[in-house]
Amino acid sequence: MRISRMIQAVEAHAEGEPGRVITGGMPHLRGNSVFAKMQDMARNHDDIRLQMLREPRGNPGLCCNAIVPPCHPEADMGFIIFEQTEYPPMSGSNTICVVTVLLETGVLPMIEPVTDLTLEAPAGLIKVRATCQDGKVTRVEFLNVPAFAVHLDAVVEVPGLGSVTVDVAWGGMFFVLTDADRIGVSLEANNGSEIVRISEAIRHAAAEQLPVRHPDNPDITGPTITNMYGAPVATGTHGRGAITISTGDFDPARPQEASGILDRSPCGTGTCAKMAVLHARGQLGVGQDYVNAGPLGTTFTGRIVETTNVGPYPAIVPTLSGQGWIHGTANWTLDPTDPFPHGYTVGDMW
Ligand SMILES: O=C(O)[C@H]1NCC[C@@H]1O
Repeated sequence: MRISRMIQAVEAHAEGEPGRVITGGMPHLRGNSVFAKMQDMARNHDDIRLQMLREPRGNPGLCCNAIVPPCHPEADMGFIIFEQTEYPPMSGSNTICVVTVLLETGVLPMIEPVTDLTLEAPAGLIKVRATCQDGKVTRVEFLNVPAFAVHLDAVVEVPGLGSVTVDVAWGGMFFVLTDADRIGVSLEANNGSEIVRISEAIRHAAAEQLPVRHPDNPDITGPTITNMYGAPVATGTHGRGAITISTGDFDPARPQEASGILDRSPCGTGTCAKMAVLHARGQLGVGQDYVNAGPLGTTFTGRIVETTNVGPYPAIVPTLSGQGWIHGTANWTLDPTDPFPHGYTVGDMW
């Protein structure tokens, strides 16, 4: 065996959404914030993201995280999130996977029954409270970055669909939100390929017609991801959503070939974006729980802790909670003669 790179990873999922966590083998990243380190990664080490997420080491449904030294003096650890087409500034399922791995593998000390820690995500500091029992993290609750709506009931023209009413909101990523009932799409998991195809067409139209930029960080633009939501179906839940994560470029000439995949979890940042929209419409108040279900029927619970402002936008400060589970460990290697150092994608599943 010949090895030109070896990466140690712990495989985990949060309420069904896989989030590989790299615990060793990363190069030194330059920058005086985790956001700057993420930019260094994107510019100079993107081959690692591609190796981890594409075949033969990855698959379209996979997210990945790299544990990195934090820069902020209050942070216990930093992490960079990799997804198939972007480096999200923040992610709920990935935060839960990272916390579960850090505490259950002893990278950071676990204190039972409650461990408090602070992570530095690219989007900023994230305060975390993990409930722990018998060496297991049984719940991760974190205080997300402020979430806000940028557009409410905006209309975009989508080829093949016509005029579609959408909201655009930030919950740690910039989402386009659409009401599934309003456009006649079933949110059942077995309708995933239709949800993905329509969501990608809407995302592409919104990115062109409603481009957005974060007021505090002009390098964060969007929208990059979609949240098709619907009325709750399970007792004890307040809503459900199907989040489509892009897995490739969208070609408007071939919308039927749109490639994306449903978030297997209810999506933490998507839940927070939805809560910001509900709050902006006067439909969700401070202190109220919002239990959101995903395609597997698993849930994340959000709650608005307080309100604030981000640039010109009224915003909410939400908490989000859910659980993660470790399901493997791996040493991923690269042979110097491997013809696919960036992995590969094939159109049958990408
Ligand atoms: O929970 C979340 O926020 C996310 N899950 C995968 C896509 C998003 O980053």
